[in-house]
Formats: sequence, structure tokens, C-alpha cells
Amino acid sequence: MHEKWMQRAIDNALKAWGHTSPNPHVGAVIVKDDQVIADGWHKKAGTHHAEKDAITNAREAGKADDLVGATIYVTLEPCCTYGRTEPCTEWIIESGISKVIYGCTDTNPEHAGRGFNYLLQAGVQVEGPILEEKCLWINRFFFKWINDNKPYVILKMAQTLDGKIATESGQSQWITGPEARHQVQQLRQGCDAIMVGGETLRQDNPSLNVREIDHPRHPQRFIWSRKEFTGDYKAFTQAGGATFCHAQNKSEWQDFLTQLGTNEVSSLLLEGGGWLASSALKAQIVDEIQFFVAPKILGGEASRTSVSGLNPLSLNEAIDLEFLETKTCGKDLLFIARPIY
Ligand SMILES: NC(=O)C1=CN([C@@H]2O[C@H](COP(=O)(O)OP(=O)(O)OC[C@H]3O[C@@H](n4cnc5c(N)ncnc54)[C@H](OP(=O)(O)O)[C@@H]3O)[C@@H](O)[C@H]2O)C=CC1
Ligand SMILES: Nc1c(N[C@@H]2O[C@H](COP(=O)(O)O)[C@@H](O)[C@H]2O)[nH]c(=O)[nH]c1=O
Ligand SMILES: [Zn+2]
Repeated sequence: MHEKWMQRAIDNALKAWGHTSPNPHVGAVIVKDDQVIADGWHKKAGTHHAEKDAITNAREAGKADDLVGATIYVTLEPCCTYGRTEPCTEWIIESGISKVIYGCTDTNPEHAGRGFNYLLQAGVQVEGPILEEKCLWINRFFFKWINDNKPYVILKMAQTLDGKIATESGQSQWITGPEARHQVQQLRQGCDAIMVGGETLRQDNPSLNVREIDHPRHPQRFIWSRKEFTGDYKAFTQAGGATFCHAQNKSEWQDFLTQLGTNEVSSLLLEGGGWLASSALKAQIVDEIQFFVAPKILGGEASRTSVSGLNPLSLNEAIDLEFLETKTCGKDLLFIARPIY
């Protein structure tokens, strides 16, 4: 039963996918006698948190009395400090809600465990975690950023079964099908920043924006290059333009990520090509791999590969991964993995 309601709270949280950064995605549902009193979710930094949203929705629906003795399911530990808004713990206590069931603890050092203690001291029951892995996963960008002041980095590639991303001459559109490419749009919607290599920019002239999604939120664009250059490329001429990144080694990449983190960029999507992929992997900045694999074999020694610039002399140099998930996207497969450095 707890799982059912927590799943509803997670679904609520994801209604704002891509809109809450640098805040987390948080959802809630208030339940009494196995009936929903109100749903709520955090819509945007600076607006109501999920708990306050649900309580306000209940009151506006004339259900203030039903809040007394009700249970609130919330995906993240309620906050108890004054940030952009007042603490949710106060709202919960004052509403008469008697039980909080949470999905995961807020690892933000300012909050971790403090929200629970505050509620317990006020006589509110606290239970959890419920569906903890899912609740941590939907906020993996936030947790990385709040704890390390650096964005969570995802390396995404679309490759043939034999690991090719383009022909020798640079033709790559399209390797994966429409369902996989739609999934990429969802991913872009959730990411604050996106980057491609200079060669990808010149070959593909990519838009690097969000399409096919209601209420799109476009990522900041970055081009990885050894030099600054101009040209009639969409990434330069369309809304927002693009910024160059010249990071070459681990410390330069770390400095670049710190600069992004300081500017409240909590996630960075690297969309290839193969030289960018290898530089990021070598610098050990990649937190997550998303490789889309099409049921195609391109072959060819000179075809471009998804990770080009590594020249391992021994198998010991392979980067070990832990597979997290495999999904079918139309005719393609998506492998989600985490590098083990
Ligand atoms: N299927 C897929 O998912 C994808 C396919 N592609 C395809 O892949 C091809 C491009 O990929 P790829 O050829 O691997 O190139 P990349 O896109 O990875 O870009 C290489 C460029 O990165 C810049 N760079 C900066 N530092 C370095 C460095 N130390 N070493 C090398 N390059 C550096 C250079 O730009 P500069 O010369 O300006 O200094 C270089 O030209 C295109 O054909 C594109 O269509 C691309 C992305 C994804
Ligand atoms: N070829 C290829 C991809 N290529 C990536 O998508 C970029 C194009 O972005 P846009 O112009 O915004 O659609 C391109 O430059 C490269 O980074 N992606 C995929 O999901 N599947 C594919 O088969
Ligand atoms: Zn709050």
C-alpha cells in the first residue's frame, strides 16, 4: 500500500521534469482512509514545495478539516530551514497532518535528518524510506550538485551494434530510430546543459534544443573545441547561442564543472562525438553512460567510434561499468550504466 502511494508521489514529482533545477523534483500525495485528499508537486525553484502545494490544494478544495489526522507521502525528506520559501515541516505540523511517509533522506547537509527530528519533536509520526532507490534516482542530478557543487554528467551516444557513431566522412543521421530519439529529447529536457565536440558541430550542425516535449526547457549549449570559431551554425545563431569549453585534462575538466556548479548548472549532457567521449571518460568526470544501440552493423576501420581517443595497450585499461538498466526504445536498446573508476 505504501508503495502505491509513494509511486503516485513520484509520478507527481516527475510532472515538473526539467523545470525545478537547481531544486530537486519532489512530489507528494495526502491520503486519509485510503482516499486521496490532494496531490502536490514542486513546479519551479522559488515556488511552493510539494508538501505546501498539496496542503494548499487540499484547502482550496475545501478539505482543510480532512488534513487533520491524514498521512502525507512525500518523495524527499521535508525541509525545515528557511530557503527561498518557508519550511515544509511548519506547514505539515500546522495543517494537522499526523504522519509523514518519505521516499528518501535529503542528503543536503543542511537538511539531512533534521526535518525528521523536527517533525518527531512536534509529535508527527515519520516512516520510511519507501521506494528509496527510485526516489534517489529521480534526484541524482540534485544530489550530486548539492553535495559536490558540480553537475551530474551523462555521456550519451547513439551507436550501431559494432560501436560506430558515423561513417568515415561523418554521416550519422540517423543511426537510432524515432522512439530512441524521442527518449533523448526527454533526457535533454531534464538536463541544464548540453555539450558536443567541435567536429560534431561542423558535421551535424545540431540544434541541441528540446523538441517533441510539452513546455520545453532548453539546455545551455557548450562546444568542446581547442579554438574559438564562428560560423552559421544553429547552435550559435539560435536562442541563447553557445559557449566554448577548452578543458583538456582532469583538472581543467574539474575547474569547468565547478564553474558550471557555481552557476547552478546541476546536470551536463555530453552528446558526443567520440573524441569528447574519450576525453570525458579519461578525466573520470562521467557519472552515467546512456548508450543507445541500433540493430545495425556499420563496420569499417575508419568509421567513427563512440569512444575514439583511447589507445589502450592492455585490457586492464578498460573502463569497468556497472549496468543499471536496459530499456527497449522502438527497435533500439538503451543501456544505462555507471563507470567504476
Ligand atoms: N551517433 C552519435 O551519437 C553521434 C555521432 N556523431 C558523429 O560523430 C562525428 C564527430 O565525432 P568525432 O569525430 O569523434 O569528433 P568530436 O565531436 O568528439 O569532436 C572532435 C573535436 O573536439 C575538439 N577537441 C578539443 N580537444 C580535443 C582533443 N584533445 N583531441 C581531439 N579533439 C579535441 C576538436 O575541435 P576543434 O577541431 O574545433 O578544435 C575536435 O575536432 C560526426 O560525424 C558526427 O556526425 C557525433 C555525436 C554523436
Ligand atoms: N546520429 C544520432 C544522434 N546524434 C546526436 O544528435 C545530435 C543532433 O541533435 P539535433 O540537431 O538537436 O537533433 C548530433 O549532433 C549528435 O550529437 N543522436 C541520436 O539519438 N541518434 C542518432 O542516430
Ligand atoms: Zn520544503
